[in-house]
Amino acid sequence: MADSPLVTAKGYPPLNAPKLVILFLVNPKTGSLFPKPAEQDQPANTFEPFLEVKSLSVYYGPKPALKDVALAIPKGGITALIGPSGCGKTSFLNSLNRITDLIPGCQVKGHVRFDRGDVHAPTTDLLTLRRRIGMIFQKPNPFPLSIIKNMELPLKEHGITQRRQREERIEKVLKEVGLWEEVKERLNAPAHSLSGGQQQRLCIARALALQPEILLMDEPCSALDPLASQIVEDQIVKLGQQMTILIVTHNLAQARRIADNVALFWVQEGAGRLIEMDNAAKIFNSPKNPITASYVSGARG
Ligand SMILES: Nc1ncnc2c1ncn2[C@@H]1O[C@H](COP(=O)(O)OP(=O)(O)OP(=O)(O)O)[C@@H](O)[C@H]1O
Repeated sequence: MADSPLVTAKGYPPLNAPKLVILFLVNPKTGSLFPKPAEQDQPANTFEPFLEVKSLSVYYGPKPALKDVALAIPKGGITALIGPSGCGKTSFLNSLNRITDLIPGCQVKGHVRFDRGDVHAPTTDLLTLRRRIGMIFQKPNPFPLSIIKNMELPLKEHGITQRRQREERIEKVLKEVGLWEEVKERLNAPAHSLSGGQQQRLCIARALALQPEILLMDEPCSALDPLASQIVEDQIVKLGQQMTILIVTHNLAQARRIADNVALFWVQEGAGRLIEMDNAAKIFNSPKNPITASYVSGARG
């Protein structure tokens, strides 16, 4: 099943498949897939983009670190950003909710369009933007406060004044990341007393409490041991069924397992560039670009 170009690495039809094709492809009772129809060869990115990037370049000085990126992200599902070290994956991710504003000397040119608004317009409200487009970093970064304060602070900052409403939301998202049973008796303990994997799930819960529409994840499993990494990966897959996730990963096996769509970045002429983006099965089984083919086969990178 996973070899069909109409099926993603997770066995779902790609997000860019037209709705009718999805309806006829999946038998709702068995979940099995019918033989692929002729629409398979339609170009990628024919969907209505949820997030659209045009002519995006990121500079840390006079020379661009990332140059002229154009891509469109569909609503829902997981898009993995892959490529060798230094090709601009993190810079790209950071530009989507303007974390780049916080990096001294960093300059972004081009357009990021989200929900009909221009993310980089001077009038964009950053608090709202970062609530709607949340971020999870490589290293878990809980505040040096209790578990409960980690969860409460952002909610208070975003105007959730009713204690009961906060408590309900906190319990719900801690359950969503599978942490509630592990922490419900010790909510006042320091967040740093949790294991690395638990801290990362706390950070995911903290972001989820603000009900983001997009979650940006920068190698969220790479600082975790294999068991914790597996637990977090399972959470990411579940979340990808409810929301839009962009995840940077160096782990190609992970990208194969979890991604609906994959974008490969590469340094060319001194700057990171987008080489190819498509549904995961196409990137891994029949990529168009020879750089992608050699990277996913392990021959380069
Ligand atoms: N704050 C910064 N100041 C100066 N240069 C930077 C800064 N951050 C990144 N760069 C440079 O920009 C380029 C792209 O870096 P970036 O971290 O975006 O790549 P990456 O693909 O995410 O790398 P990795 O996989 O190693 O995390 C690199 O050459 C890097 O050295």
